[in-house]
Amino acid sequence: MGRSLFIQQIIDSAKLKQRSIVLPEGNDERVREAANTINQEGIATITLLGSEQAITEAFSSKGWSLEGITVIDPETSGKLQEYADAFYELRKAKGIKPEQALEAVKQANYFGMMIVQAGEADGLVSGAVHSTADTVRPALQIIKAAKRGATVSSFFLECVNDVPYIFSDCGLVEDPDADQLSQIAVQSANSAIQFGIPPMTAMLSYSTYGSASSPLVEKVQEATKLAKQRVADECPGKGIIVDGELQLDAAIVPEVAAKKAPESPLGGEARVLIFPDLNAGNISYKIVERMAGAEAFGPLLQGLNKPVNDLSRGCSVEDIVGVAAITVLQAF
Ligand SMILES: CC(C)(COP(=O)(O)OP(=O)(O)OC[C@H]1O[C@@H](n2cnc3c(N)ncnc32)[C@H](O)[C@@H]1OP(=O)(O)O)[C@@H](O)C(=O)NCCC(=O)NCCS
Ligand SMILES: CC(=O)OP(=O)(O)O
Repeated sequence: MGRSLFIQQIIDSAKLKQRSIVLPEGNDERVREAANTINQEGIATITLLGSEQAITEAFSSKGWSLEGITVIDPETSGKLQEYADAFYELRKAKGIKPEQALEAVKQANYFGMMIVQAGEADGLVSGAVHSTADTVRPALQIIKAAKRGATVSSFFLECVNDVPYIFSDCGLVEDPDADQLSQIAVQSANSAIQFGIPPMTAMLSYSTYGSASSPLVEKVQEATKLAKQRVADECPGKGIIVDGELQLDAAIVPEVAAKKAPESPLGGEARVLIFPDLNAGNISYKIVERMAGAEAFGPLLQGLNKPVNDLSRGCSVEDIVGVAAITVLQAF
């Protein structure tokens, strides 16, 4: 499948921005191929972590050039002790010992986060091999939430027939309460704006405007109220519209919206879809990707100090290239 116009535009913008990205999973074949594509197309400057010998041999066997790519093996890097000391400082209040800090930064994701934290690269993309928890945990510990006490969440950029949507949260916050769900909605609406997607935000449920009632529905109703208040308090004037609770058809099909929710300001044109929990979000993004053939980029983290993004272990080379370009655009 070729690239959609949407992701090609992101890639073209990334090329103009000239940022550096760490790919910690250089021992994976897809990541190496993505690194080569990113390097050859000039999308970002790449630091690839892994065994120098294995990476050099793999590139040479494919006839690819490593010129422009920095390869670092965390285990033998001269930076190891410096990063261990810095990680120890970050986590000592949590009871970590210096020797545990050293063991931690030998792991590719921790080492890569330390590169970004030190300002030696602009962002990081991992998760082709690591689980989401093993990618996100070091990000939370090292890069940290931009606002103390705020919830970091994730979104997917899902491109369906060349129309981009935001799906959230499909990767991180398992069972958000109403307040967390309202934070996810507002973060996602702002992420939509960043990528030129209309911030028409639907708080999804199995109920539309009280057509069903249960604690599950009440949570989404409460989150909708809180999200509207957050928009008014935190980001007025940005054109963010939040509405709910809505079923998916009432959120994205104007004819159904006209029947089920005729007063909805979204009018069936939602482009930011907020799922009530991680079961719903993760299953939905994969259904649209795998059954409708959509491009799905993410999980993209929102609310961190610096851009770190995750991948599905089922990702393709083009998914990694796309997420790297998105990471470049999120960088300062
Ligand atoms: C991301 C995840 C690993 C965090 O789990 P956790 O058990 O809270 O991790 P930790 O306790 O080690 O948290 C690390 C730190 O981040 C903080 N933290 C955890 N989740 C956070 C969030 N959503 N926002 C902000 N901070 C968060 C913790 O409070 C902790 O802070 P501290 O140690 O500095 O006090 C967990 O939410 C998770 O597993 N989510 C589901 C991932 C998944 O399987 N997705 C499906 C496939 S995409
Ligand atoms: C996002 C996601 O579901 O990740 P994975 O497929 O790696 O579990």
